[in-house]
Amino acid sequence: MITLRRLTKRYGDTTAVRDLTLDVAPGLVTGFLGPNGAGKSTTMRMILGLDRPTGGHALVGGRPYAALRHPLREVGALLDAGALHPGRSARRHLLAMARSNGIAARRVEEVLATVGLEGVAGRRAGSFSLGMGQRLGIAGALLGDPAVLMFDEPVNGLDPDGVRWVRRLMRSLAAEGRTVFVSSHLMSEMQLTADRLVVIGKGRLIADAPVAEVIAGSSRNAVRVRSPHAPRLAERLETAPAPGPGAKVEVARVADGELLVTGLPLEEVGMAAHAVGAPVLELSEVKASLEEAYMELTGTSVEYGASTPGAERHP
Ligand SMILES: Nc1ncnc2c1ncn2[C@@H]1O[C@H](COP(=O)(O)OP(=O)(O)OP(=O)(O)O)[C@@H](O)[C@H]1O
Repeated sequence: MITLRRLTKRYGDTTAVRDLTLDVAPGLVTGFLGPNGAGKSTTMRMILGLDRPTGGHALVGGRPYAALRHPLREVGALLDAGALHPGRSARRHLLAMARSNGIAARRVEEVLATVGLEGVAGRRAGSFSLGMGQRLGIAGALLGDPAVLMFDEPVNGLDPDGVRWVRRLMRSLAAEGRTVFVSSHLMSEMQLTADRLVVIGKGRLIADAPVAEVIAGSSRNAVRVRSPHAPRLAERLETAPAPGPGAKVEVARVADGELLVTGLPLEEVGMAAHAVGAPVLELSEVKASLEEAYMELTGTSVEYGASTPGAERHP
């Protein structure tokens, strides 16, 4: 379990993390999302005791990182895969980490095998490709067999096979009951890997919910209906009572005979078609992607946004 309470970090005038309160639970993969500069790395660094909070606190298994006797046995992390001695072999790098944390040397061979680096363990880490460096970083995180794991952009630089491997590894670590907290900018990957999401923007908490709930909150969820009597059906739907307070029914005529309805469940669209005697040729749900839901959530929190060329001409 990772516990954050009113966690805050200021660098001069910049508030990198602001009043963050949340729990990252065991047995789940929790994705940590947010635009560039949102404060993800700063949060992870504070959890690991690498940055001192300006306010609030971060606990791992109920204790601050500094109070952990054998930190690597309680929390493993991949923050910056490039942060290792380039002249050392992968094996010697891991052996040095093991020795300083009271971890048996045979564990090094186990994690080398887990990440698929046994064959190159004697090579200088400095000669590793980006993907091999990521695997070595992950091996270091797993070394102490910790209950809590944190990965900052673990699939960065990995080929599709490597990305799948990381996804399966995260899932299996969570299935073993560990706490897995992973940051990423790859929404499609997070949709496949994570159970829950924590989304921050400009240092503030924007969402802390199961992936399905985050996606369900998107206005891009809709019902597609095709009917030769689409105009009649559209009229009926537009005058339908909204399903709840604050909800709004919107009907878009996307093609001849095809409507996209937001704000009403599929069953009610079907019943409306029946009520006006409109034959239904298609009735289906259009699900938002996590990327769409994420873009809506973080739209106003993007710190380093670029304008889209031609956006004014083609709104
Ligand atoms: N050591 C530092 N000194 C001053 N400002 C810092 C420092 N570290 C981070 N910041 C600032 O804090 C904010 C949050 O940065 P952080 O690296 O935590 O964001 P992030 O969400 O990890 O971004 P990215 O997705 O780009 O990695 C940014 O505005 C950044 O410029």
